[in-house]
Amino acid sequence: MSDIHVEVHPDTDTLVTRAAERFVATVVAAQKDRGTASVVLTGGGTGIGLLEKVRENPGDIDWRAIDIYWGDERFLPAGDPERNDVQARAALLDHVDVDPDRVHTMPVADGIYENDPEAAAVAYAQVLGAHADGKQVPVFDVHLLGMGGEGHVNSLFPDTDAVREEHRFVVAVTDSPKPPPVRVTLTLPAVRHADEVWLVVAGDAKAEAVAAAIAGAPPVEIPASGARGLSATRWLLDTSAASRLPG
Ligand SMILES: O=C1O[C@H](COP(=O)(O)O)[C@@H](O)[C@H](O)[C@H]1O
Repeated sequence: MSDIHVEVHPDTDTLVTRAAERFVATVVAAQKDRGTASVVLTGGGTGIGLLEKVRENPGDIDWRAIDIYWGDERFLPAGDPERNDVQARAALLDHVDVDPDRVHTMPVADGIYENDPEAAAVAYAQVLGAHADGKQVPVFDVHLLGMGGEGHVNSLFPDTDAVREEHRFVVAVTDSPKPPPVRVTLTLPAVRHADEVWLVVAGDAKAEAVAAAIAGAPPVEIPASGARGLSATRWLLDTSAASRLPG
């Protein structure tokens, strides 16, 4: 399994600024090497904050040469302000020249999968497979993750079927403890297809789960613990989120 790297920043603004700089550098390097990049976005405070910082300083990213996926989505109607894709568009994607065919949003609740999150999850798994060079999931350059205070990542909450999933790459969640209850999420096996996984986490409320995850808690108890990249797993923290780490 890849090494775990921990980076601690003095405050949340510095954290998302540095994470955004790393994101830009990683995407640019992938585009230089292979002519293309592939990233998975996340919702939540730090996930969207990072995108706002990328908008301010996009560096040399070629926006026409990047595939954009989501790690999870709140299964709500198109345009709902609580959807992660709506927030990502407002923060960044509406302001840069992305190729719309390469922005792979998760299905909406008022479209062809109306009231059927399971079918939506199957459809998104097919989207992943269609861009995976004969495999089932692309090798993402970076999978961004936020983390909830109880250790959830994407919509993988502790002690749920979704976090226990070992075979499927995308599943529906119909009883999320954090509203809204119905969601679609990449599973831990899908997250582990990323070259690098970054957990961008801020605040005291997350400190205990950060320490438990880095110490190797069982993923069923602390889902973040199971989020590992192929080459690297990076915990990008502010001092509050890092406050329970030993030493
Ligand atoms: O519900 C969600 O929560 C997590 C963490 O959000 P945060 O605001 O506590 O950082 C987020 O990463 C996930 O995408 C989202 O759907």
